[in-house]
Amino acid sequence: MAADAGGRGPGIPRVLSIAGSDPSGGAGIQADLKSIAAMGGYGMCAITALTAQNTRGVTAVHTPPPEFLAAQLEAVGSDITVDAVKIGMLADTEVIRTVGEWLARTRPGVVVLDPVMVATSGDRLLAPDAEDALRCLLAQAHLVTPNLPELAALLGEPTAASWDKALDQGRRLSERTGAVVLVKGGHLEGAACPDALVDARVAGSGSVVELPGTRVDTRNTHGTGCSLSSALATVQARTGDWARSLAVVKEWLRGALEASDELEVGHGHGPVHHFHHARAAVPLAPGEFAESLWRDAEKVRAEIAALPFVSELSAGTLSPEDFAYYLAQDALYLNAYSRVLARASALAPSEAEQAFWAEGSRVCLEVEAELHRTWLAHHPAEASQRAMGPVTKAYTDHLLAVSASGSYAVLAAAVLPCYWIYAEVGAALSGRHAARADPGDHPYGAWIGTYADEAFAEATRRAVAFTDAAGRSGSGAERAAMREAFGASAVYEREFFDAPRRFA
Ligand SMILES: Nc1ncnc2c1ncn2[C@@H]1O[C@H](COP(=O)(O)OP(=O)(O)O)[C@@H](O)[C@H]1O
Ligand SMILES: Cc1ncc(COP(=O)(O)OP(=O)(O)O)c(N)n1
Repeated sequence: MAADAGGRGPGIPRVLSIAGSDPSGGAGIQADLKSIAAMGGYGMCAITALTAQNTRGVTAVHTPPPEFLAAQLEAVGSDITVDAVKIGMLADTEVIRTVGEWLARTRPGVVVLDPVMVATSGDRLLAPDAEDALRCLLAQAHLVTPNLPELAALLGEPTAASWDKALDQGRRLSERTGAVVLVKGGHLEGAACPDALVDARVAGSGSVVELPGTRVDTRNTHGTGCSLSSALATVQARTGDWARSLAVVKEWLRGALEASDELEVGHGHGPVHHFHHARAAVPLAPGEFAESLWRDAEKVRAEIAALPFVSELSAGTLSPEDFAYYLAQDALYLNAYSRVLARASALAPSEAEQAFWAEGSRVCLEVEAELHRTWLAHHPAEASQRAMGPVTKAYTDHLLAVSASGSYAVLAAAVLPCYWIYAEVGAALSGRHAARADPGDHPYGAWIGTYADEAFAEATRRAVAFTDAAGRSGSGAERAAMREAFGASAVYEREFFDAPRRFA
């Protein structure tokens, strides 16, 4: 291939992906088209193979006749100027031969070859007898982007166990092929996730340009190699400088990995969020974010409504021991919750929010004291038993951990279920109680009456509104963290109501 892959300047690069299809949209041509668009290019694709796969793995591969691939390449190439090509899954020898012939004829200015062999799931995407043909094709690329197992397989060696050994393998592959090799750190162990461009044609230390990176803690890495290589082809068509292109793309990919939780796609290794950097086309309406949190917790809320604790409390058949356990744990919980609300007040971005959470914190202590003065005074044994039960401990540890993380928005989401779910349970209980023919006889009637407190209902509405506003103005990554914190607290609410049955 030509020694250097030049850039065409500020126009919109027309980038052709020659790759396989992933119907789940995370890898293959689907990832390539998103990445090319995310980098400001115009994406096209010639499909080498169709896979049936999702975030858990590949279940089938169909490779159309090579003549059909040749027809796709001819259709694109005969009409459209191709500024850059990204090559991904090639399936078998015939496909490789077809692509090789087309490259030799058209000689595109930028060719990035991602030598896809085996998916992360362990499924083969290249026939074992096609590896030699793939080795030969590498010489027709400007940049080759193997992951560590692919790099080793291309050299016929074991996978490098250290970064230095990987760089050495990259240098030897570059020597053999004449292409620049991007050595990728995605498969390394540990917190570091570097990448390095290795060009054996350059003498001395300039032959390795390393970009350090830290590992994003996520399992959503499906299609990172596809996304990286197609994004690099796109940016390179504009800059003509691999090191500059890699710096831009690595930063973007990091953001895509960080925001990947927002997508909630699949149950295995999910895709990255290719458009994390683009602002939402339709901004969230007031209330919309909070409603989505509420909807996400629908199953847990239904489970709470169906708990024996709730129905027995409502019917008055709850054992006094279970009730006393609940009250004692509630008192302990409220004390910790008060501190967490005080932290929300300290982090709050406005005086209104600061005052709101501070007042919530004060009220918690007041309710805790009231519990001891009234209900727990009738259960001195429970009241004197000050140890936190396992659920109370886990719930308050979760809240304290979120409060230590320093994000006001995430903390607001974490404390919200205690308002919102409690208010929902209270409304159901007090509604049922008020409808009874003999509400006066109920052993827990006075307690249930406290649920109907209008001041608490109003505080809940304000807590919902503040959390919603924090979510709407936050980043995508922040909203994902808020969802996680809200969901975890909702589960702890369920466990808290169920704890008397398990631990009293
Ligand atoms: N958890 C992660 N955090 C940050 N970057 C990552 C992570 N996983 C992969 N990458 C980056 O994604 C790109 C693809 O890397 P890699 O996973 O090694 O390739 P492949 O997807 O082909 O197996 C590289 O730039 C690598 O540094
Ligand atoms: C159709 C298709 N092409 C390539 C891959 C491999 O994707 P890659 O980005 O190398 O990484 P994983 O998805 O395997 O993590 C694929 N799965 N499907």
